[in-house]
Amino acid sequence: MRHGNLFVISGPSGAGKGTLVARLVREVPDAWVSMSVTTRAPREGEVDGVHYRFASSEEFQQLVACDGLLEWATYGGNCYGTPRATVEEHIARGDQVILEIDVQGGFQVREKFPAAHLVFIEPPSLDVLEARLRGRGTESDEAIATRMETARVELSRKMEYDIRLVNDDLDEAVRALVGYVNEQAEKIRG
Ligand SMILES: Nc1ncnc2c1ncn2[C@@H]1O[C@H](COP(=O)(O)OP(=O)(O)OP(=O)(O)O)[C@@H](O)[C@H]1O
Ligand SMILES: Nc1nc2c(ncn2[C@@H]2O[C@H](COP(=O)(O)O)[C@@H](O)[C@H]2O)c(=O)[nH]1
Repeated sequence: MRHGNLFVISGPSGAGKGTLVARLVREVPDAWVSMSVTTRAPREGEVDGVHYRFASSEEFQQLVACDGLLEWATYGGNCYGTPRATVEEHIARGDQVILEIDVQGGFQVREKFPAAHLVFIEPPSLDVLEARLRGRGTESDEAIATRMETARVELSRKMEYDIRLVNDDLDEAVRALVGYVNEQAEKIRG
């Protein structure tokens, strides 16, 4: 059986994980990005089955109860989780499986898959992070304040990750992330 790699892409909300992962999948043909389940309400423009699988709290709890999630966490008062079955299928198929998840989830994945590669995406500074969150325009002032508090906690764990990438110049950060993923993929192929 072929075996792929599992990559966890974590870091504070607004650091640019989604932006980087969207660029990564254009450059790494066997990259596959897991779709998370969340109880968060969709933002304007977000589509169920495209950006997230949006679920009720009851549906989410059923997934937890039947061990359907590889990891899950509560973030900003909502639950987020990674469906287990599709991730396992894509690893077995030999894909480079990408999870874009928070830091709590990242460490749960490491417990279950010690071979997972943990990548921490860092903003150039807290001021830049806040400006990006404000610029994105998806969160209320109160939610931004909560996300900034969480960011401080998440940043305090960055040294526990396998690699840290500062997302300042976007093209440079994409190059570093694509380079890391390709390097790990080569190791398993070789
Ligand atoms: N290198 C960069 N330079 C300037 N702006 C950036 C850069 N990377 C991302 N951004 C912008 O910052 C904002 C946050 O990026 P993004 O949504 O990708 O963050 P995220 O880490 O995925 O957040 P979340 O965890 O909330 O999903 C977006 O408006 C994005 O366009
Ligand atoms: N532990 C998990 N965290 C996840 C998952 N999917 C997304 N996330 C993280 O949640 C926060 C907030 O996301 P947002 O879409 O509301 O901005 C962010 O850090 C995401 O990376 C998941 O399946 N598990």
